Amino acid sequence: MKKIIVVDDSRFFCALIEKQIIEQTPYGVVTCSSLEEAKIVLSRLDKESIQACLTSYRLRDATEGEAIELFRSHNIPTIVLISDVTARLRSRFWQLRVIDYVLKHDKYAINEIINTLSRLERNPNNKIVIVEDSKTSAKMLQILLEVHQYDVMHFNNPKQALDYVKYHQDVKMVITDYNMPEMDGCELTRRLRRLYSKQELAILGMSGAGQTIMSANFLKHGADDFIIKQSFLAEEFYLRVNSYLDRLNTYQELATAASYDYLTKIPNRRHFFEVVEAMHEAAIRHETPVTCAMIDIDKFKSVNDEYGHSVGDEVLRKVAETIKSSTRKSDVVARFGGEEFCMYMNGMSAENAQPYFEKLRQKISDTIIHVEDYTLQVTVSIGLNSKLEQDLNQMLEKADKSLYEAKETGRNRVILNSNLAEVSCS
Ligand SMILES: Nc1nc2c(ncn2[C@@H]2O[C@H](COP(=O)(O)OP(=O)(O)OP(=O)(O)O)[C@@H](O)[C@H]2O)c(=O)[nH]1
Repeated sequence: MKKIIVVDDSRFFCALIEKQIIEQTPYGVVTCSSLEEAKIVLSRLDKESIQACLTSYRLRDATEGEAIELFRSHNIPTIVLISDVTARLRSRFWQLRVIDYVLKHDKYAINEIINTLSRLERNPNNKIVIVEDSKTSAKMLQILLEVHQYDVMHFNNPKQALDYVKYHQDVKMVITDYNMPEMDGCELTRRLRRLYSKQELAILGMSGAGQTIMSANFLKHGADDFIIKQSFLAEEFYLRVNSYLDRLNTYQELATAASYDYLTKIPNRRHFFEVVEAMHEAAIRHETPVTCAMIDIDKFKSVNDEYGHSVGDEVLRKVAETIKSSTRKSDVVARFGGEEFCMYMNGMSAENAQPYFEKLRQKISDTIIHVEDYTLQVTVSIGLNSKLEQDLNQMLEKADKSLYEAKETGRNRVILNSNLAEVSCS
């Protein structure tokens, strides 16, 4: 587990922040009350295991921010705690390339610290592309962004940048200069906006001082914001970049919540239809074999009644995991509600469906589920339809009828409706 080092001479503050970090982040905490103690801790810890450091500017044995210098000299991401900040201190912090400073007595200080630590955890997955033909300016931006652990790519050619963004879904932001060879920054912005909405990609335009019209030009072409190269403050830059990426992450979390089942983390019914309708149309056009499957856990009510709802939830997660682990990328699996799952198997014929689902049924019934102090096993009934039909809903309804038959004829079995033949009995 990665650690956060907290350095403050108030034991009370250290205990308070340690509790919050442990409760709200995946990190462990090491606390120190002085610079001397911090030096000892640093000499003992593997540097790779340190995620970040949170240090007071003033400590009993280090009144001029020496602890910040110590951590930065080891290249450890550092957040500074301070009672009051002056312009001189601000500029020193950014020269030392700290992540941020937090006003200690602000009532939102702890929230701010937790948000900054969460961002640090997320930022390596947030790729930022810099498009800039000046090496010095690109290098400066890259250093600023890498302090916050962003994954940064630099291009001096806008066409190459455009191609890169097209094929890398993890790019969350493009920061582009205006004057560049082959294509200017506004044109690049326009082309990117044709491909990605503001919920998918943030774009910051950039140009030299004295080009007052440029800000409006970039915004008009679809940029979210604009910065003047030589004169922006590091603090302002971070606030802008972080706020756009926070917004993007929130959109993405909402989109995931709307499409995925919160309990099992597999797609929900709505997402199933969004994806499968287009697949089904293509299957009809090309006469590709398709199998639809409805899977239902047997006597699941008795699991809840006997062991409790939280055990029932764990059983649902485990069954979903087993189903998911047996699928290919081209298969779609979803939780249809309650203890029922649905699968759309593109390219699977009736002959292949029978052994595949028989194996899955067996795998689920063989899985031993350990939850709380219990050990239990469940079985599933599976209804299949492999007759390609124009109407997707009709295909699913027939699979549901097969499921009904599987339940009626004893459960823990697979029924294929094309010939209503039972292929497996427990
Ligand atoms: N723990 C838990 N239970 C759920 C969830 N959704 C639905 N259930 C329960 O699933 C049970 C389904 O019960 P029934 O429809 O009677 O079916 P069954 O007991 O599985 O019996 P058969 O399907 O006939 O084999 C109900 O008790 C629901 O409360 C959930 O998200 N978590």
